[in-house]
Amino acid sequence: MLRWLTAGESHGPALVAILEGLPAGVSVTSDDIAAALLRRRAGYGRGARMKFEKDQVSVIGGIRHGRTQGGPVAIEVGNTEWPKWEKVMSPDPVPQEELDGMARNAPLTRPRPGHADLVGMQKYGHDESRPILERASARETAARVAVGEVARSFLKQALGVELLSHVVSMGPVAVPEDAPEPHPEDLAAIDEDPVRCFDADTSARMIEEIDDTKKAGDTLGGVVEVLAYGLPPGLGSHVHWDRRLDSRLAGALMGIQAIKGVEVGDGFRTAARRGSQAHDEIEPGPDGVRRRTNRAGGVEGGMSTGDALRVRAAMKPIATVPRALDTIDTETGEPTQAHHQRSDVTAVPAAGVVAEAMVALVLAEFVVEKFGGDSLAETARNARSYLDSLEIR
Ligand SMILES: Cc1cc2nc3c(=O)[nH]c(=O)nc-3n(C[C@H](O)[C@H](O)[C@H](O)COP(=O)(O)O)c2cc1C
Ligand SMILES: C=C(O[C@@H]1CC(C(=O)O)=C[C@@H](OP(=O)(O)O)[C@H]1O)C(=O)O
Repeated sequence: MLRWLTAGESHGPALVAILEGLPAGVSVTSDDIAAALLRRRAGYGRGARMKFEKDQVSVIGGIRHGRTQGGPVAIEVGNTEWPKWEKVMSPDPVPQEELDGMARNAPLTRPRPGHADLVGMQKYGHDESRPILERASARETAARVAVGEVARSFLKQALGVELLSHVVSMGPVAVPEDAPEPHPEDLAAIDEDPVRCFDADTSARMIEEIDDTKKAGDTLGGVVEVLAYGLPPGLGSHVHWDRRLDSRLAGALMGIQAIKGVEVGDGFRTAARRGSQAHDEIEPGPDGVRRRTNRAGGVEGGMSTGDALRVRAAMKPIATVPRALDTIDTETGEPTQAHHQRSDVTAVPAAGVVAEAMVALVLAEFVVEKFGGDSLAETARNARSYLDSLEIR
């Protein structure tokens, strides 16, 4: 069983993640994890914080000399901004006179519509939103990307599975339906694009849309797509809802802050088609059985088909709108505007990198479940033996 957990606040000293259940022998280094974190910080439209803050990676358990040892992998991602927040976010009590008058510590009583502020205050009994936004913030996704990189290394080394993501729409600007699908070798080019879009013309229009939105004091959402190549048929199962691969992928993607919709394969577009145009007809191919198309996105009956896995996630626009939205002051009950200091205009490019990490973690979980193994060699051997013994190929 593979499991993982994160802890830490947006302006705390560090985030931490523990990944447990991965076999020994997976090659991964602090530099690999740092490189993955750099990809998450990039993206046209992100706010000021991305420029001055750094992610400081420390592997504090589970990896020795660049290889997993079989024990839990623990990774700390330090916030370089911590010295500025040491008093506001101190785990231990701080004398009131040291906090008085500190702008950073001013109570946040004007909850932002679309963020966790108001309902979090109601549920947890806080009279301001600081204790809520600190954990609701997507800063936490840095910890997910850190362990996602370990999962991704495992998938590549055990089975040759490779993942990528790209932005398919930014607000109203979308990649054309017939645009070519990217492959693993295109990932470097996607990462170099300012909005992580694979289509150069659409990328330019997305940048314009971000500029216009910023000028208008507004924010943007969009849609990202994750693709995974090289999966074997048979990860997941049809036998129970929570063993379905698509069910777990949808949950993992919806678990990313601000994701409001998930699509597997052609998803919502399939619902508008007739059956004859919706499914993937099966035929004999030169290397065995194959599907003529991949509208299903690589999942049938809750199991991977062996075709490319294709999932999309729709992100709502950033909730901290510069031209602030109407709210109430929870102290007075009077109408006012939501608090705003700084914010991303859009974080859709970063959300793609986070979605990749979530998909890698789910796939790794299913690989561990199906093939087991205490060492990478054992997992790979079990997978090979399963593939060699498939009766229908
Ligand atoms: C990578 C990433 C960066 C984000 N940056 C911001 C931001 O700068 N400001 C903001 O208000 N929300 C930001 N968000 C979205 C909030 O975290 C999100 O709106 C909040 O958690 C509420 O969404 P929910 O209703 O889905 O939980 C970001 C989300 C992601 C995934
Ligand atoms: C720090 C990160 O993202 C943050 C996510 C976030 C939010 O509300 O989700 C709000 C912003 O932080 P702040 O309110 O401090 O400006 C983003 O910068 C990060 O991704 O590393």
